[in-house]
Amino acid sequence: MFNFNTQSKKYSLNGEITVPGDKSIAHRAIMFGSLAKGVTQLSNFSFSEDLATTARVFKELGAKIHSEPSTKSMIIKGTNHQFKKLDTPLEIHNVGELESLLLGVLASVPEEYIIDGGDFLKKRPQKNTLRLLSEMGAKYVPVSEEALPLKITGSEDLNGITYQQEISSAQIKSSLILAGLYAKSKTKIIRKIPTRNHTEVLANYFGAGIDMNDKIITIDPKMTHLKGQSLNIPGDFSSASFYLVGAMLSKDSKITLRRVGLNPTRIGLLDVIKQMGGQIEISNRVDNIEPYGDLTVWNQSLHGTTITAEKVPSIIDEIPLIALIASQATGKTVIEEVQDVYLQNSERVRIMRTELAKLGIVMQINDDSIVIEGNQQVKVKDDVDSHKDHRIAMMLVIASNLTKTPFQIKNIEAIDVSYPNFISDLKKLVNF
Ligand SMILES: O=C(O)C1=C[C@@H](OP(=O)(O)O)[C@@H](O)[C@H](O)C1
Ligand SMILES: C=C(OP(=O)(O)O)C(=O)O
Repeated sequence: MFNFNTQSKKYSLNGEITVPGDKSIAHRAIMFGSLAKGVTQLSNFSFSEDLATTARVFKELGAKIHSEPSTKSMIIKGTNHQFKKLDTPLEIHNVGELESLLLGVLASVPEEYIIDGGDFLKKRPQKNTLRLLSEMGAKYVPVSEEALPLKITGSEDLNGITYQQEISSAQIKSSLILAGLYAKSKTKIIRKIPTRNHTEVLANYFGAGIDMNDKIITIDPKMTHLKGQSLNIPGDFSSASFYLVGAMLSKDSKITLRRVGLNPTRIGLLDVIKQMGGQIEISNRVDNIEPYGDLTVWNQSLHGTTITAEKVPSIIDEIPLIALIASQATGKTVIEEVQDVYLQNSERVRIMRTELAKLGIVMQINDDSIVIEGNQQVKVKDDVDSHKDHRIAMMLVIASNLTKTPFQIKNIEAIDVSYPNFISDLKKLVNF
């Protein structure tokens, strides 16, 4: 049980902060570093639970990984795509990103691996990813309904395939790319709506040949020559978003978030805030392999908006925060065509609705949209629960400043999954 605001007073957020390195980029950097030949050096690496799991899994597979949490760095000696045979299952806990991407990596390794994980993943079927990887030539045995635990046997003879995206999911796309890097022929992915492109960008940085034109991603395995690289990981936009929304909603606030990743496929929340009538200043922009810059944000009144399907993948992890901010704006906000979100993140959407309702905030889930009315008064009816979802836990901490009535948050430790220092960083900005 946790109560961030024990003072029964509202606070403002002021000052500046540097958020931890991006989780999504770091997962991929570990994987490419492990697949590559030679040494990879990662800096601004954030040591969260999810990333510790990915690092351990790739160590078990044979990469030599040395972590230095005090300097936020990691050194990886790659395997040159020669992974170890294992007698024990790879335990991936509830790391969804790891599951999909690991399946893609193992699809080209001609050994049998068992992957096991936690309760969330045991309930999240991977049928789309597994169907596509089987089409390429990998074999898998689902123990129950294509969810974990799974047995996968890869092949050195994978066929490239053409996949017309049915679901706008970065995880499914990334899994195919990782398998496609080591297939016999080209793999083509015909896009639906663009999703985060960290896999493509990093693959090419490490020495792959992925062509990304407007509509088609083409992976040419003949061009795959992955070599160790140095990478400074930009700040995690999704982690920064909690402070960004906190400052928007809290009177007399003004904060600057330094070195935040600004990959256009990730920052849909900035467009949503603009659509809602808000402003955010971007300064010190650096257009690196992955762009980054500083964000300055202050308390502003916003109005409701309609978020169309093309925007949804770029706000995927910020939907809990968008629900919160929309409930405090004037007028209605609609997030349209969210079927893909329901498919990949159904549990999270349901938990959001249940927990926000305990604070008196109504969120409507329809067949193909999420609707949040504005001007909702926060009235605490009960203590809330993150249900072990890190993004819900942090959203609920931000929500606690919308009321003077203290409430407890159960399962707050879920924040360790992505951002173990979230509370101590937030305290640096808080002014009572
Ligand atoms: O590829 C990734 O790293 C991720 C993709 C997203 O899921 P989708 O597969 O729904 O795009 C997102 O929700 C998740 O946090 C991380
Ligand atoms: C959904 C997320 O990740 P995963 O898919 O790894 O659970 C997330 O980080 O918000």
